[in-house]
Amino acid sequence: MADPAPGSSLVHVVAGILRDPGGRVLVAQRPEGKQHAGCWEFPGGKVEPGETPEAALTRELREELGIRARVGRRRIAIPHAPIRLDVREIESFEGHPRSREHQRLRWIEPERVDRTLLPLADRPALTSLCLPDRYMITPVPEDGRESAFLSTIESALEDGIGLIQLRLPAWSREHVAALARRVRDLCRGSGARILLHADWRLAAILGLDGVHLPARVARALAARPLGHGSLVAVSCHDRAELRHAAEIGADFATLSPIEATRSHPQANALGWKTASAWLDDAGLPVFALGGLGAEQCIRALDSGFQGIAAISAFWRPDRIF
Ligand SMILES: Nc1nc2c([nH]c(=O)n2[C@H]2C[C@H](O)[C@@H](COP(=O)(O)OP(=O)(O)OP(=O)(O)O)O2)c(=O)[nH]1
Ligand SMILES: [Mg+2]
Repeated sequence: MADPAPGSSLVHVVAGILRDPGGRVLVAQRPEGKQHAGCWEFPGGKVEPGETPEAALTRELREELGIRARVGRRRIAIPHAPIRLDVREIESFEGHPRSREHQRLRWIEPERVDRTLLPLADRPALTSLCLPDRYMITPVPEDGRESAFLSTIESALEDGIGLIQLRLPAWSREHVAALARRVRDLCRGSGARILLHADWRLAAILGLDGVHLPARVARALAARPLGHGSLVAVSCHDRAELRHAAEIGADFATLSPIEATRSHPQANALGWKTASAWLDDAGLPVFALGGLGAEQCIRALDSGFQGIAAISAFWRPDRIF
């Protein structure tokens, strides 16, 4: 049986991400007398009956900021009763945003926003703004090939990869720790973030940026195992796993396999349509994973994903300069 339309009983609220040329985003402080007064939010408001979300957001941005905005793709949708927050990229706008409803406005780098000043519904949207659209997962190096492995990591960092999962599932803890330290030092040098597969305790001991939990590990947890100073990601394969990832407060998820993949030939591909429908009520940023090439990133973004996660699309050991 088909799932009911996600969020159908929730009030549909649209909010816009406006950016300045320096990559800062616009946040507004909700004025006295309104719900969540004092909280910082992304400008927007409720969709009126009969209005499309795009028309509603264009109207709200005209009323609240006096600008003419072109509404772009959805970045993330977050069901958070009684609302469903539908966060859209603003492709461009005319006019200079100014406060028309007594709200304070501020342009700020997403990384500098204090998440505790945002309403709960906005926090996954902030996380999404702080994550890149490419997530590289490492293959397991063959014995004695660690230096070639580290050079490939360096090439990926030069290519602008900013988020990496070190995945060494069958290795001993000591062996993982030794390689993880070296990968960590490379990542630190270029400002990229490194997550360790499964072992969050070791990730914390080594000062890595967080952990990526396999589905079976996440299933056994009732809350995220690391604080908000670290990233917690979860591998998901269906709607129930996505829901659980959001419930334990994970920062983001991967959803796989989107397409048929050689590495997991036994798994049935979800397909873009099904996967993208699940994002309507996922409530956290989700990377598309499984059988994807780097050129499918645009399709992933247009389908509501954070971007794509992959091994082979980003791992280029034989790169010739
Ligand atoms: N605009 C906006 N509203 C948000 C965000 N996060 C969040 O929880 N909300 C909540 C606050 C409100 O309960 C609801 C949207 O209300 P709103 O006051 O902006 O609606 P509106 O512009 O249509 O104004 P109003 O006429 O109802 O006062 O969604 C956000 O980032 N932007
Ligand atoms: Mg509003």
